[in-house]
Amino acid sequence: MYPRADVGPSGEKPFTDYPRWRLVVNDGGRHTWRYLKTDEECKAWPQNEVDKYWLGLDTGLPNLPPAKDAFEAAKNGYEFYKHLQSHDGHWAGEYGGPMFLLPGLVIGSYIAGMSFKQEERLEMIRYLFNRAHPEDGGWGIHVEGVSTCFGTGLNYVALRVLGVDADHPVCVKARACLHKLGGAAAIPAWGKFWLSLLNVYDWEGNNPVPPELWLLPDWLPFHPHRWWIHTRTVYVPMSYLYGIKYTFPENDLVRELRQELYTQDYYSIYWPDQRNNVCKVDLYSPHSKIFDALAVVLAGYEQCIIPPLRSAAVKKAYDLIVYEDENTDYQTLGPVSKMFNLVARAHAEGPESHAYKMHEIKRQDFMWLGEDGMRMCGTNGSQLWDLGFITQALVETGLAKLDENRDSLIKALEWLDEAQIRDNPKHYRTSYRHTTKGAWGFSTKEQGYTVSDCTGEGLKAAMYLQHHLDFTPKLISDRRMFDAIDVLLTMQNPSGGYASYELVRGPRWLEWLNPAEVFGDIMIEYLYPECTTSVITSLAIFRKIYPDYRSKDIERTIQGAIKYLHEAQKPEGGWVGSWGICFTYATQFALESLSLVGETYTTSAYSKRACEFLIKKQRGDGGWGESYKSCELGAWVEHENTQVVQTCWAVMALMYARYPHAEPIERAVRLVMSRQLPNGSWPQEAIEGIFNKTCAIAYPNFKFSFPIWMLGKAHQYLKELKVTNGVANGHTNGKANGVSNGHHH
Ligand SMILES: CC(C)=CCC[C@@H](C)[C@H]1CC[C@@]2(C)C3=C(CC[C@]12C)[C@@]1(C)CC[C@H](O)C(C)(C)[C@@H]1CC3
Repeated sequence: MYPRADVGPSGEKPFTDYPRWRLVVNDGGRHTWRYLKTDEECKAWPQNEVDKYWLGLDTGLPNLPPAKDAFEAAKNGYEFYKHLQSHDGHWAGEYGGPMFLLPGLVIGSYIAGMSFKQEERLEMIRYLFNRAHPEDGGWGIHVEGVSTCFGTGLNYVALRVLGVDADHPVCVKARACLHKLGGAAAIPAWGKFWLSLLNVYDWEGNNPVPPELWLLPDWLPFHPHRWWIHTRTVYVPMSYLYGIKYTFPENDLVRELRQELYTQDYYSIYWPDQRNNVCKVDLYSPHSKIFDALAVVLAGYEQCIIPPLRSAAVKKAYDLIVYEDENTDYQTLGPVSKMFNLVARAHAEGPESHAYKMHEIKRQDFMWLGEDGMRMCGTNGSQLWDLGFITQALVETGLAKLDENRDSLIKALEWLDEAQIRDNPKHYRTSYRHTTKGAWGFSTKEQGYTVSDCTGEGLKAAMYLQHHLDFTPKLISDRRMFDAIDVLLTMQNPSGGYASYELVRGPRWLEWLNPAEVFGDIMIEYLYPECTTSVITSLAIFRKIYPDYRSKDIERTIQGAIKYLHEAQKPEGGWVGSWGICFTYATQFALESLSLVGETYTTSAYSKRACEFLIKKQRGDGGWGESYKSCELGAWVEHENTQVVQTCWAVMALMYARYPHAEPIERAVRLVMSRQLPNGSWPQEAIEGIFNKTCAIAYPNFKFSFPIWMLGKAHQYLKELKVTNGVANGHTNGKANGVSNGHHH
C-alpha cells in the first residue's frame, strides 16, 4: 500500500490546507489541481474566485441589489457566474457523482507503480470518508445511491490501498457493510475484474473477456466495433489484460485484503461458482440465459486456448489501446478505459516509456478537488457542454448585449473556436472511429471524440455568438460551420433519430450479451430525444443563416428526426431522459424540436399532451422535482424536494411549446427566484445527470445556466403573453400570437 495515512475518524474538516490549492486551467481547457507548498508561492499566485468557489471557500463576491423581476434575477445570476469563467473563456467545474471511478484510479495507479502526491492521497481518503453512508458505512454506485457491493467493495479496497488501516473506524464499518452484502465474492463483473488485477480475486472467478473477438471479421453483427463506444473502449484493454491474465505480485496488502474482503476463507473459495455470483442490491441487468451459455463455452475455450491465436488477439487489442491513447493524447474516451489503458501500457512498456509518463500526467485531468475531498470525474470535464448552454442562454435572454458582459462572451467564443476538432483522428479507420472533422466534443478538443449533441450545441453557440451579436470577432469561418454540418449529417440513423457518439452499429439483441450487471442499455448506441434535438435545432438555426448549404439534406434530416420524436413520446406525454434526470430534461429538448416545425400547444397534439403531462407534475410550490429513480424505472418518481434545475427545464419546455397560460410559469419563476442567494448564485441541490440508466452524475454548472436562461426567457415570454392574451382576448394561435421561441431573432 501507499504510505500509511494517519488520519482522524472524520473527513468533515479538510486533511490539507485548502487555501493552498489552485486550479490550473491550460491547453484548451485542461483542469488540474495543484497544492502550493510555501507561503511565497501562495502570495505570488493568489487564489481566484474559481478556486474558491469550487473548494467551497467564501468567494467574497458581494450581495447584489435584490431582483425586482425575472430578468434582474437572471442578470444577477450572471453577475455571479461570470466570476467563475476561467481566463481562457470556459467554465470549469466538477464532474463527479459516480462512485466506481476513484477505485480504478487508485488500484490502477498502485499496480502500475504510480504514486500520488501526499495531499492528493489525503483528500481522496477524505472524499471516501465523507461519501460513506452514515447509516451502514458503505458506498453506492453513485453519490446518492444506496450502498452496493460494487461501491462498497471497490471503495473499501481504495481506502486500504491509499494507506488507511483495516482497523480504522471507517474501514471497520465499511467492511461490516460489505460482508452484509455478501462480501467481495458477490461483486459485479467490473469489480471482479479490478480485484483480479490486484490479485485479491481469482481470474477463474470472472466470466471470460476474450480478446479473440477482435480477430473476427468486421461484418459479423456482434463484432465489438459495433458496440457502444464506451463499452467497447473499456472492453479493449480489459480483453488485453484478461488475455494475459495480468496479476499484481502478492504482497502484504494483497494477503490482508484476501482476509478482509470475504465472508469465507479466501483459499477455500470455489472460483468458477463466483462468476455469476452478483449481489441482489447491485443487479440492474441480470445476465441473459444466452450470456450465461456463451460464458460457459468461452470458459471452456479458455482452458485450451490456441497460443498463436491468443497472442495475435492480444496484439490486436494492444494495437487498439495504443491507437486510442494516441488519438486522445492519453486522455482516452473516459475514466474507466483511461485506467485500464494505463495499466496495460505500464505493463507492456514499463515506467520509463513515453506512454507511461503521458498516462501519469493525464491522470490528473480526471482528479477534481471539491469541498468534500478529491474525486475522480466522469470525463476530463464538461467544458464544451457547459459553455454551450450558458452562451446560448446569454444570447437568447439579451444578457449578452449588456456592455458589462461583452468581454466574457468574446472570451467564450475564443474558447469555442479553439475547441472545434479540425481533423479526423490520427488512427481513424483502424480504430473504428466516426469522423471528427468539424465536430465538438463533450469536454476538450484533446479528448477529441465527436458527440452528436455536443456538436449541435457547440455549433449553436458558435452561430449565436458570431451571428446574433455585432461586437464579436468572426473567428469560426463559414467553412468550419459547414464542416460541423457535414459531420452532423453523417450521424442520422435510418429511423430519423440521433445516438450519442456514432451511428447505431449493432442489433438490439446485443443487449443480451451485456456483461455489466449494474448498467442498462450499454451494448449498442440508442436513439435519444436529447441528442436528436440538439442536432436538429442547430440545423434549423444554421439554415436561416446559410440557406444554400445542403438545404435539402437538412430538410430531410429535420423531418426524419421529428418523426422519431413523435414515436418516442410516452403515452402519458413525456419523453424519458437518458442523460439528465429525467422527464423534465428530455421533454424540454423534445418540445424545443417540435416548436421548430411549428408544433406547439395549440397546433400539435404531441406538444399539448406533453405540456399537460408537465403541468400535472407541477408541485404546490410552483416547481418540479423528480428523482434519479425515474431513469432506472422509466417512470416518474417524485423527488422529496423541488429542484431548481428541473423546474427550469419544465418551464423551458412549456415556453418552447408556447404554453398559453401564464400562471404556472409565473409560479415557477417565483420559486426559482426565491431560491436565489443574495450574491446571485443558487445553492447546489440534488444531482442533475444520469448515464446507463443507473448512475447519476453531477452537472453543477446547470444550476447557473438553466436558471439564467429560464428566467431571462420567461421575463420576455410572460410580457408577450400578456400583450397577446390581452389583445387577442384568449386567442393564442401558436405562431400568430407573437410569442417568440427565442430562436427567431
Ligand atoms: C460505463 C462507463 C464506461 C463509465 C464511464 C462513464 C461514461 C460512460 C459516462 C460519463 C459521462 C457520460 C455520462 C456522458 C456521455 C456518455 C457517457 C459518459 C461519457 C454523453 C457524451 C452522451 C450524450 C449526452 O447527451 C451527453 C452529451 C450529455 C453525455 C455527456 C456525458
